[in-house]
Amino acid sequence: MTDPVTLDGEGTIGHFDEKRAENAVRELLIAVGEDPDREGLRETPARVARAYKEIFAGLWQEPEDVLTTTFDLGHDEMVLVKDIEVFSTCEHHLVPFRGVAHVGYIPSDSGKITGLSKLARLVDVYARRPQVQERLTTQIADSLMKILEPRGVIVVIECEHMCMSMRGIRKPGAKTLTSAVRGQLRDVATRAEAMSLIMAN
Ligand SMILES: Nc1nc2c(ncn2[C@@H]2O[C@H](COP(=O)(O)OP(=O)(O)OP(=O)(O)O)[C@@H](O)[C@H]2O)c(=O)[nH]1
Ligand SMILES: [Zn+2]
Repeated sequence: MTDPVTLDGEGTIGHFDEKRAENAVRELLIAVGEDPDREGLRETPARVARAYKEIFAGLWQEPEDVLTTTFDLGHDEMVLVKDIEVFSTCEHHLVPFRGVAHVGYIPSDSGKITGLSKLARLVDVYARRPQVQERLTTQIADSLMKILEPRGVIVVIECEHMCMSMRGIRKPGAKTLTSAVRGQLRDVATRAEAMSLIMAN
């Protein structure tokens, strides 16, 4: 049986098999040589299942669920929200990557814009899925293009990947930067303006 997932009272969406996740975590604990029945671990499979339900909640959301509020303000200059905290999960190792996203767009001729918080919510929709940073970046850009029909979009993401810090190559502090630019933001001057805003303190 699966439970419906409800996210902060904001729409809905889909199913997460908590029991199956719990069983899998129990198996994993046995596989690594632990005793899942010892005192400290007894509640862990259920706890981890609940944590994954939250961490992967974006699998059950679509961008349209969060880009709900749009206004026609007639504002046709660039809007940029920078330093949006990102917590995501690397789909190769299922460990976190974290950092910041900068999301900007130039509204459509009619000036169709969205609430600023909705840009951060959009980042979360895609970050709360098993991800690679490149896909996270392009999904945010493409969904904004589709829904707001802006003249241009820029998304820049800077993250540290725990799979490179705590294991494997073990290079803590290395940052990965990815960008996606669409429409008018591909123009050299416009892109340079956006980048200078992103880089400014
Ligand atoms: N392009 C890209 N690569 C990623 C991302 N997250 C993790 N990786 C890389 O995915 C690759 C997986 O490589 P594999 O050789 O299959 O796995 P591995 O043996 O665990 O690799 P190492 O991490 O080098 O030990 C690694 O090079 C990771 O650094 C991401 O968001 N984007
Ligand atoms: Zn990884």
